[in-house]
Amino acid sequence: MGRGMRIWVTLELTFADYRQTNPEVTVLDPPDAIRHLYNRQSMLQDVVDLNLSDFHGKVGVPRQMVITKDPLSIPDKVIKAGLKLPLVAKPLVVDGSTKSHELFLAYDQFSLSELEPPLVLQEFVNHGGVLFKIYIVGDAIKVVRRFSLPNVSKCELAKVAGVFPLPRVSSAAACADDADLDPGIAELPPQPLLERLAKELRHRLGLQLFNIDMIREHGTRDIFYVIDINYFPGYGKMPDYEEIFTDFLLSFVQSKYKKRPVA
Ligand SMILES: Nc1ncnc2c1ncn2[C@@H]1O[C@H](COP(=O)(O)OP(=O)(O)OP(=O)(O)O)[C@@H](O)[C@H]1O
Ligand SMILES: [Mg+2]
Repeated sequence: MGRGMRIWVTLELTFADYRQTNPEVTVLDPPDAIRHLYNRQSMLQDVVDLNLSDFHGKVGVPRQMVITKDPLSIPDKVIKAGLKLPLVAKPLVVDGSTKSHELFLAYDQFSLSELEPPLVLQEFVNHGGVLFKIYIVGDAIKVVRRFSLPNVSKCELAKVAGVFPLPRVSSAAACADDADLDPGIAELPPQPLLERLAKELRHRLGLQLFNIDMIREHGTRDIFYVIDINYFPGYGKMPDYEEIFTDFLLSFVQSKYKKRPVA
């Protein structure tokens, strides 16, 4: 057993012990469910399984493949899988390190051999440079617009070759809510679709506190892609978070109190 594994087991036991000795403590989100989001393939699988294709729009995930080893084999694998360029290369595991957020945009499949697996290769979806961050806190949903990456034109794709590091747009980008944007790009996703997506994902992921990064395919009104799901994101950027969080915690206390047997 490796060192990392030993530490993990110790933490798990400590957590299990803690739960046993402190049954009165409420666990909002279990560690196993949180861990499911640390892998960029498993994090999006629930969106695929959900198959939300005709409910005030369509929600999917960009076509992607996982490369676990052998960088020299990437060009061949990409061609065989029929993935369309450009591709975003993302480290498979998101562990909070800076490296796990170092993304690359590849304009041709051959240059991908320069990258280090394990990776997810995901089709880049043009979305007009705006991303929707959907914050979920139990039943509550808040969506905000953020600036994202600009479209890649066919002409640019034909002219450029190579892999280029992506800037960390989401942490740097300002909120795009007040910007003078094309209404077709800026229009928020329909509320019923967001509610359905949030409810289903809460249920399937077994989590209450997370956010979903979603983009609208450029030139469409209702084709959306989930590109990222983060556990316990920076809620400071969510409007009205103080009230929403207080209500969420209070509702927990109340439901616990109601469930308590009468002495
Ligand atoms: N498939 C895609 N098509 C278009 N743009 C994408 C795609 N995947 C990622 N992006 C862009 O790259 C950014 C970062 O991607 P992602 O959220 O998956 O990685 P991350 O490591 O979680 O980065 P961050 O922590 O900055 O959110 C997105 O906010 C979006 O602007
Ligand atoms: Mg992200």
